[in-house]
This record gives sequence, structure tokens and C-alpha cells, in this order.
Amino acid sequence: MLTEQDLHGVFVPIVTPFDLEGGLDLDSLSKLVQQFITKGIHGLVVNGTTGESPAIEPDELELIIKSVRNASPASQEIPVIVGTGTNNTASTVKKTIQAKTHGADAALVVTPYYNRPSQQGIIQHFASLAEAGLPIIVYDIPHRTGVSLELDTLRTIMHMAHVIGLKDSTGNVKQVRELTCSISKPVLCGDDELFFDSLCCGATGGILASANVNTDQFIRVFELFKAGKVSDAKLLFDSLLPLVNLLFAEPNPAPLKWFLAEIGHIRSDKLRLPMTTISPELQQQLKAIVSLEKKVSR
Ligand SMILES: O=C(O)C1=N[C@H](C(=O)O)C[C@H](O)C1
Repeated sequence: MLTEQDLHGVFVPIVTPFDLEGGLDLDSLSKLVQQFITKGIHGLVVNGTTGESPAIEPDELELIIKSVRNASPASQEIPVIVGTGTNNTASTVKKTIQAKTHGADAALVVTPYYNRPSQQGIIQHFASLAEAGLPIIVYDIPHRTGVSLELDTLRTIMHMAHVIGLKDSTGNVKQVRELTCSISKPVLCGDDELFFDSLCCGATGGILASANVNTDQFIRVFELFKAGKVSDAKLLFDSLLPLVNLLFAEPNPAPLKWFLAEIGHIRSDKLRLPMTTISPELQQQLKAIVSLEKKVSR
């Protein structure tokens, strides 16, 4: 089981590869995991936003966790965090217990979306998760959930014993700084373009969809930063930004899946409805990056 001390470095929220009929492509998933581990990833996240959690059935989640765990001998050891958040407290507890049974080390729990609970309701939601017996990482992403966590609410939740950290996707680095100054638990950046800025504000790492493609370079940014080579970390991070921006130019994970399929890391860019593939314009822009990278690596 994960502890606060384990929440540092680069965590990759893995895409869930599908075959052309929309079924799970566990073979591509397993190969992705092997690549991430070879590159030295600090941890894996399955069934996050990038893993298309709203479109994954409970029996599929079990297969996904098992296939990530069994991808290589090293994937038995690496932290595996599973997205289990829903907008129903009882089903979130149930899903978190199931994730634990299938081999999760921690759960990533998004704030309850759509039903717009009160701050008190959100506190009770996270308090109820103590029952699941799995360490919890709170996932604050107001532009997706439609609900904002007030700073006091966040502090109350972060003091709960079963909560080991926060994934911050608010886009508000000032809040990251305020939190890291006032709470001792780790904050991970969940907003790719702010990874470097968040590290400067005290974040201990990031859960970054873009790290599905530039894994080693994101890890290098983190290592350079930790070694005090801040301007080298910034230079490298700045060089990653054009691709990061394109990967979020249309709803994640559509651009990312298209890119991964184009470079041959997954067999198809298939998404499950209501997610759809990217526009021809974005395809052209991403293709330009792929050919540029091919030229550089020649
Ligand atoms: O799946 C995730 O975890 C992430 N989701 C965010 C989003 O899609 O908005 C982005 C972040 O890179 C990680």
C-alpha cells in the first residue's frame, strides 16, 4: 500500500487501448507498461480521466489492473493507483474496495461531479472512504467536475488519516503553494503545462497524461529539478510544451491516443463514445511533430 513518501516523481495515467471493435486491447496496454517501467517511471495510474474511466465497466477494470500488474516482474513492485471516484459515495466506497481486492496500491478519487454537493457533503464523501481500507489521493479538477474545493475544505480532507495526498488540476499554482506551505502531505500536479511551475511551488511530482509519450523527458525534468539544476529543468520542460499544448488542444485523451497510434505504441486510436477522434487539422499538427522527432532521432 502506498504512503505519503511514495508520492513523488512522475506518474503516468495510462490510456486504455481499445481494438477496432472497441474491446480492451490488453496486449498494447501491457507493452505500454513495459516501456514506462524501462524508462524508470515512478508510478502508474489506471482508470483515470486519460484511461477513459467513465467508459470502463467494472469487470474490465479488474482485467486492466491485473494486466498492468502482470506486464513484467517489475510491475509487481511499482505503485499502481486506480481511479475509483464517482458522484455516489456508496458506489465509490464499493469500487475502491474492489480496486484494493484486484491489487491497487492506492485510489485516485475525484471530487463528486455533476450533483454539485456542498463542501460538507464533499468532506463526508472523503471521510466515508476510510471504510475501504485503501490509501486515497484526492483529485481536484473543477473544470471537469463543476465543483470547487474551498481551501479550508481541502485542508480538512487532507488531515484525514486515510488520505495520503492530492492531485491538483485546478490550474492554480498559487493554491499549490498555499497548500504545500500549510499541509505536510504531498501535492501532485495534474495539469501538464504547469508541471514545472508546480514543482517550483512545492509539488512533489505529477500525474501527467503527456508522460504517456515523453516519459523519459518528463522524468528527466523531475530529476534535474530535484538535483537543483532548475534552469536545465526549465529548458527541457519548455521544449516539451508545444506537444503538451497540442495533446490538450482537443479533449484528452483523444489527441494522445491518436499520437500513440501514429508512433506505433498502441494499435489503434479507438475511443469509446461519447469521446471521438481528433480533427484532421490537429492530426496535421501532430503529424508535423512526429516527422520532426523522426528527423531528430535519425
Ligand atoms: O487522467 C489523468 O489522471 C489526467 N487527466 C487530466 C485531464 O485529462 O484533464 C490531465 C492530467 O494530465 C492527468
